[in-house]
Amino acid sequence: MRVHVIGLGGAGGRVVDRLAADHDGDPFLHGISAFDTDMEALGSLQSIGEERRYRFGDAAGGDGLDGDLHAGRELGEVHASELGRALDDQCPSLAEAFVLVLGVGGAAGGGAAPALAAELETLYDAPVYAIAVLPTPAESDADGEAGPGAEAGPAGGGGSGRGGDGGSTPRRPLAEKNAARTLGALSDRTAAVFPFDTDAWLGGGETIDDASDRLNGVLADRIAALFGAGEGDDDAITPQQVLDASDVARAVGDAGETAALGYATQEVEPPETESRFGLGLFGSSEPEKVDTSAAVSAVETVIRKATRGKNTVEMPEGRADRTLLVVGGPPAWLNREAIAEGRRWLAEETGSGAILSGDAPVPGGGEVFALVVRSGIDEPDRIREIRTSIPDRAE
Ligand SMILES: Nc1nc2c(ncn2[C@@H]2O[C@H](COP(=O)(O)OP(=O)(O)OP(=O)(O)O)[C@@H](O)[C@H]2O)c(=O)[nH]1
Repeated sequence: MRVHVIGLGGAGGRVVDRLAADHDGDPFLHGISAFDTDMEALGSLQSIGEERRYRFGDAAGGDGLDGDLHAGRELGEVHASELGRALDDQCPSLAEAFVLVLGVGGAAGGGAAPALAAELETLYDAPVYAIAVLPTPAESDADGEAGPGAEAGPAGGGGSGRGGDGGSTPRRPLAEKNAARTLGALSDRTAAVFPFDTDAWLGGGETIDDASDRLNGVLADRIAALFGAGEGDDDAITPQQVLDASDVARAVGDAGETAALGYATQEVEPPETESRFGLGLFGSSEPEKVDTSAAVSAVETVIRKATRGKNTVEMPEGRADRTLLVVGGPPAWLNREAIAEGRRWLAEETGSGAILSGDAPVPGGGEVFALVVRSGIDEPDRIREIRTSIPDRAE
């Protein structure tokens, strides 16, 4: 499907910058933009062209908002239609969905995203999804696991929003509360929210600053796997089960539910000559170029790892109302029986009444991958922890 991806604030800008570095020119990436109040943060992006970066909110004087979500919300309301217009030169009406990416512990991204989501929903008939990067508990920890490089300001300093010397985690005392408020607002105003549990992805002792390249790479890979699934480069290879925007919309839902993304890859030998019929997909009589048991094993392994391995957010029991499975890779490796079997296994594993699936042939690719999207999941522990950080959301 064709999406317009918008990075808001420091974290959002850096994640979409990584997406541009890895996927610019891919057909699914119909549009890409980075919006921030912070000139320096926008200026440090490397892969998004100048014309796709937009600084808003003159009232912030070109700086970050130091975690002041109240100010962020005000700027978001005032500038929502201006931000909507800043997409116009990339033909937003042709996008089949909008994807907002932001760090919900901050103020610039968290303030603007709900208002922009509402604006886009009014202007276009396409769903708006949010990728919500969660803060780590250490960022707002009063005891300050932040370390010596942390800044004392309310949000760990504007700028890039990250630590200074020493690569320490910045102190953002309001990060949890900001996250609770912004997650609530996004759930009200978007079709679905995909939280990314930063803390769960950090190694022991690692800070966001140390790990941001890797974290942003993980996010970019998953965004590309989900939205790129139905948009191959080579139209000579047609997937057996084409995945389109309405399949994703059906699987993910439209009521602001929480959704999780699991993803796994396995390197495989590309078949010597790529057959356009693929081994399992069409039951071709072409000579087999891939050992069937190796193909079955690769498909089974990636589906299990994408399901039971580390997801963007851990969910209790792994159950979901709806599940979407995408299996991709060189066509000869996409064994049809193994995919059908994986789908049955996944239905039992998640208890989902509805499992949608699609395949994503990648001619000449060097890996098989599986993406598992679960929506309508039980509330993840980390989300409950964040929600209960403000009394009015504690139930
Ligand atoms: N994955 C990832 N998370 C980040 C990165 N930088 C910051 N974060 C997280 O995102 C949160 C918000 O930071 P920013 O996006 O810089 O904040 P902002 O929206 O620009 O808002 P202000 O700095 O308050 O103006 C932080 O609390 C971190 O949890 C990054 O490069 N990658």
